Amino acid sequence: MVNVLSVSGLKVTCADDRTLLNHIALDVTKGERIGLVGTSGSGKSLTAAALCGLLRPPLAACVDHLDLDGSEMRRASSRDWRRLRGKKIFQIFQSPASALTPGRRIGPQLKECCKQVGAPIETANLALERVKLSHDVMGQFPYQLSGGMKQRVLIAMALILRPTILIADEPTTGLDILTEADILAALSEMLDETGSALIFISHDLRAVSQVANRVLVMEAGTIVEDCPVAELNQSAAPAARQLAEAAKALEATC
Ligand SMILES: Nc1ncnc2c1ncn2[C@@H]1O[C@H](COP(=O)(O)OP(=O)(O)OP(=O)(O)O)[C@@H](O)[C@H]1O
Repeated sequence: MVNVLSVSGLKVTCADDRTLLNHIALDVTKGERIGLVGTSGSGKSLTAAALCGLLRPPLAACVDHLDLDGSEMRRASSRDWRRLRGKKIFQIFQSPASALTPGRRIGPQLKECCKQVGAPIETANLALERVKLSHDVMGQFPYQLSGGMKQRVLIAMALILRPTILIADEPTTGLDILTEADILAALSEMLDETGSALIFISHDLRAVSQVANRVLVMEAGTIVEDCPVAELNQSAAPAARQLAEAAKALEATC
């Protein structure tokens, strides 16, 4: 199996020398779908930001090895990262508003993605159709769209960019259960079409098991478990078992 992401010895520190992430090691194979779970503050979003080269001072990252689809990124500059972001690694954020430029209509933002990967401009319309959005959305500003619609626009961007790895950081948080199901279905279809690997960050094990078969559990800035979703309840790591038990208890009350 070809690794599209291989990272070891990732450490993130803060200006006051606090270690926020430590000993992060992770391999992702082509097209693999992984869930990244853990309690609030365990380091999921920081891990995602580090893997996308998006950490900014006062945070600093160092890493023993970071290979992104054949590019060694250990000493990569911001420029190197800008060149690869979108094409090789693309992130869908919890708050889609922060990923879209507020003062720019959706059309130009989608067309920019087309330009970035040399795709014909019509690809933007096709991508909108694939995520069940009308072409009218092209003329609208992000503030005119609902949260679910903005997430669909980001999935449309991923359809255009066809990244090697997609990181989805709690993409359904704050959405109602029907919209959540729609977004997860659109995400799965996008992955089927593009063959992108997925790192899906969520608190919701039910959603994780819908889109991923392998799960990583984080606790206090490190990965404490890496196993198939179905085996989480037998984990030697208490944090992993607690998550599985909490999810089961929640299911029983529904
Ligand atoms: N810019 C920052 N400066 C200092 N500390 C930070 C910064 N960003 C995050 N942290 C700290 O790093 C730790 C991990 O944060 P992170 O956002 O990765 O958690 P998370 O697991 O994604 O949480 P949640 O599930 O609530 O989104 C937390 O203790 C957080 O306070």
